[in-house]
Amino acid sequence: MEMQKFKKRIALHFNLLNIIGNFDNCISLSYLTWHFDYWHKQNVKGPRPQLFKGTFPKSFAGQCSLIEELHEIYIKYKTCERCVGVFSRHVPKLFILDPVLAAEILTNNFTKFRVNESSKWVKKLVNKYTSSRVERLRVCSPFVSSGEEWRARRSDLAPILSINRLRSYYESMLESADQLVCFIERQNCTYLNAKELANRYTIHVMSKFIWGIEDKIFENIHQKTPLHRMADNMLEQALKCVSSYEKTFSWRILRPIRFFPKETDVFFQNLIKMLMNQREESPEKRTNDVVSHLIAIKEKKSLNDEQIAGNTTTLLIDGFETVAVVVSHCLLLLARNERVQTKLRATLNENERVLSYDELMNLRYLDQCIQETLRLFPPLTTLFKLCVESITIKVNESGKYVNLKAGDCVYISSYSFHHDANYFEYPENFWPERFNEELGGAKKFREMGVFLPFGDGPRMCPGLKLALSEIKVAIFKLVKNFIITPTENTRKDNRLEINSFLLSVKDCIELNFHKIPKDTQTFPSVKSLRWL
Ligand code: HEM
Repeated sequence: MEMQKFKKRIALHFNLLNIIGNFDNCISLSYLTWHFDYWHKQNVKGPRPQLFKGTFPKSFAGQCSLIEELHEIYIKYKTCERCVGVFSRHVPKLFILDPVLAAEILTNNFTKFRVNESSKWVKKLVNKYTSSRVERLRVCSPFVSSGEEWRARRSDLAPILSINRLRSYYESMLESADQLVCFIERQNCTYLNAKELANRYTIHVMSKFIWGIEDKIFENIHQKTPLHRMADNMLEQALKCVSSYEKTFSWRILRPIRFFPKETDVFFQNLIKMLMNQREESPEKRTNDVVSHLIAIKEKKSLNDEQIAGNTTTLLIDGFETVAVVVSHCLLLLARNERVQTKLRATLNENERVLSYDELMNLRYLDQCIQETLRLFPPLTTLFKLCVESITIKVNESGKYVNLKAGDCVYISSYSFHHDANYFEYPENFWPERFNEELGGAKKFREMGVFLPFGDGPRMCPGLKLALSEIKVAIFKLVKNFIITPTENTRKDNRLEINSFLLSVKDCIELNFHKIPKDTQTFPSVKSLRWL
């Protein structure tokens, strides 16, 4: 009897699942039929969408990354169209191909595109569903906020990321890079994973910068500190959340995924509570870190503890992986390119004395190498902007227009502009000299709207100077101390990782670091290397 009851229950359960499944498919199918002629009806060209796969069948099937497929569309249409209609599964998006139009969206028409698409899905996780799913810390990031909230969060960050503050942290960054150098020397390995090394360095820098904590990240290569683990967990979860957003409509409603795991929210809130108590009890422990600054402005800006913790996680999540990705790609490109590495080392050794912050920031060839890395591998490849007020956009030169309505989403792919041979000769080559001051430098490409590693307009990355400072300090120290070469496993091409939150070359970046002994450092002078 009991068994029969059990079987009935199971059957009912499966029927329900089937109904939900069919319901899900019906909703998805109706969605497809509603939307597939969305752009066509408005005179906008674009690739034909496929059921469930939208206009990205190859990345749907795991054959390549979304950005590679988006770039194929860019190359196919860019000569005739200023924008094309694409479909992320069933959702229509307008893909901008003309840099002038992209610049208008990011700057002149910013008020009409002032919201990032990501704010839409973070809101979904905050509102209606069960209170246990409510995310508290992620909503404090300007990246996902809008309106007055966005303005307030950005203005909290501005003094934290000011140039004077960065100057005062220069010594501390140099010290982190020195520890990285010692860490590499201590490893008796023939090769090391550059990405893993860069992650340790950026977490070390950021933990001092944000919380005033000297993290023991360089003690053991086989172990992660709690901060390191939390940062990794946040990124892993963020990737899951982003991919879940692309899933079917009802799946998203039934199983919304948090952007940050709950345990990391709890960890960082407890950390802030502990530091605040410590500093209240012994004011002499107040240092120049971000937490001290936030405590100082707490009353004036009416910040609650959650917003303070939120600001600190924003800095960590936006600041550590992005910078680590650039440092590791720069090392990869230098390892593959002996000419550039030798020339860079020679320019770094022109000065015997210790360089000041401003001198290091103004080293031209170092800057060119980093700009060229950001061009080839911009960590955030695509900007996703939501249209919030209707606007008419010229589609092509034959006089066709499209009316965008509030809620329409546009894609701007900095990756595609960066890899377009019309703007960057031999775009797949690593050639830092293209950013020579005499040729107009990075400014020329930024003004053309084709160089956007940090975005553009009022939402442009506020961490730009911090990022460049961290990257320059790390590359400076590593290139001065090591000759960096590829191993037999190092990728020779720039094939991209499919499932990565930020743009990354496929597989790990395995490199050899050969220590340059201090007493035998006989570098050729830059003048003798003019042929380079
Ligand atoms: C090489 C490293 C970095 C790159 C390539 C980068 C790139 C970007 C890009 C492309 C955006 C979007 C801009 C837009 O929507 O127009 C952005 C936004 C942002 N970045 Fe960065 N970033 C980097 C490092 C940092 C660092 C170190 C921080 C802070 C510690 C930071 C904090 C932010 C914040 C808070 C936003 C949101 C700004 C807003 O929506 O108003 N980033 N970043």
